[in-house]
Amino acid sequence: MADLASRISKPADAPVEEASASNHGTSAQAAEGGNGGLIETTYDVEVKLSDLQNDTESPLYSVSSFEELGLPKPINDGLLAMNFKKPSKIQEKALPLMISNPPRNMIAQSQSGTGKTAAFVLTVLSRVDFTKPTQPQALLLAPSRELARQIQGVVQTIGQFCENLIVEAAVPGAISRETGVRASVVAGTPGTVMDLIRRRQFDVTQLKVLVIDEADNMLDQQGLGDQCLRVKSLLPKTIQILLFSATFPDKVMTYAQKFAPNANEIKLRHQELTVKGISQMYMDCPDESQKYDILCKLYGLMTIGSSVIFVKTRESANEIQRRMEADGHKVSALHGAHEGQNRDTLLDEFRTGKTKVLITTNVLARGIDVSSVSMVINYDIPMKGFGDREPDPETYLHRIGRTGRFGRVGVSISFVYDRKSFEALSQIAEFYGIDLIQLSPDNWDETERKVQDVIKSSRARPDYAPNPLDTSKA
Ligand SMILES: Nc1ncnc2c1ncn2[C@@H]1O[C@H](COP(=O)(O)OP(=O)(O)OP(=O)(O)O)[C@@H](O)[C@H]1O
Repeated sequence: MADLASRISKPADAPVEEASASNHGTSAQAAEGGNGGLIETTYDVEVKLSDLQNDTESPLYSVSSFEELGLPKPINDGLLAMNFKKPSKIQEKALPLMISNPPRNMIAQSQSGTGKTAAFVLTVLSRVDFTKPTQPQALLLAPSRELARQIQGVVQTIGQFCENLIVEAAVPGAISRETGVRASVVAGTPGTVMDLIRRRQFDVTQLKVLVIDEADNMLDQQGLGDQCLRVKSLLPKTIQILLFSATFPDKVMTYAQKFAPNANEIKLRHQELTVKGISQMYMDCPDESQKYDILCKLYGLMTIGSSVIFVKTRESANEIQRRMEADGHKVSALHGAHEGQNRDTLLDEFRTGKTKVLITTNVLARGIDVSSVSMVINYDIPMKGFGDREPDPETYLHRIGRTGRFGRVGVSISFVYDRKSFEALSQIAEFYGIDLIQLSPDNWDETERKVQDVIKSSRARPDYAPNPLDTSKA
């Protein structure tokens, strides 16, 4: 099996730092020996967000300040209140192009957790006429209820000093049937937005900006592509279209260019896509039946902040929840079978740190921003195609991107147990040019050390560059 996977055949004792080569020495070791005695000291080297933002290699790097970008004062005040000191690379590069006139379309790619949301939210706010607070002027589409609500929250927070700003979420159950949409900014899912337009509860005639977040997923013909196309066909022809994602596979890019004609483009090569702060590991499980015990052992051994466990199906999410609870672990499961309000409560509890372990499916793989997440588990390797024949590198990247947000560090652990899962993970590693660190279920001391080395670091803690959108006390 090893020859199949040069990328994931690292010796078991490879140091953790190798996976996060430019972790800037978050943890360093000094060893001294004498008469066979080995004294080992571990110390933390503090890496601040400002250091990362001055590192030309970092996606958080920028030369300018938000003030220099020429945004209206109330918007700048919102950024100040959020403690956003400097823009990230994508914010610095994309914003001037998006806010200039005449408006031009944009296709923008940047690594997970690098501030794409603020980039498009700032553009939206700069285009809204606040004298017409109930007239819809900007529509932001996202693939899940949770992401649409999160975007609604970001618009509200950044726009807190914009007088008369009204933002609504167009997700099932949120818009009153009597009044319809009465907001200048609407963040929603394509199905609900389509229903509202059809029922004439959403006046789209004055919309100026259409944002599609997670655009590769949203435009994919296998997914939400048809719905987005239908929504777009009902909007003003002159609307400015902004497409954002961390991933844009070639075939979707071609389609995106048709969807957003003459767009400015900011693209990355797939080797540039991984986030350096995420230490990517894999657990070599002897067989499928032992995956569950290994999962419990991981949680039994370590103190982990918040973590997300990704599984393939709703049924396995429920099953793992049931078993973990029976074994004394406090966990929750969130997936598409739950009713909307219940999903909102479950995610809110996770955000505030009331629950620390969230078992979920791909429904939460994209966009969800909870800064206290220090570990992501791929209990099942993400697969795509008929009969799950091929690995799904995009979903892998989005899933692990739930940790390591905006300069923080985190760990991802992918479970492999047979030839198929092993090969799939090797192909994903090959695609991104990453070296995965092997964890062995036969050496728990070492597993614990490798994982804890990362998640005990200051950059994994929730108080590292606190995120004002999080109310987590974790
Ligand atoms: N300029 C900034 N300074 C400090 N923090 C920032 C800045 N811009 C964004 N952030 C914070 O960074 C975190 C990640 O941002 P965001 O959710 O927009 O990432 P993203 O690029 O959309 O990621 P994903 O690809 O996973 O959707 C958020 O908590 C946000 O508040």
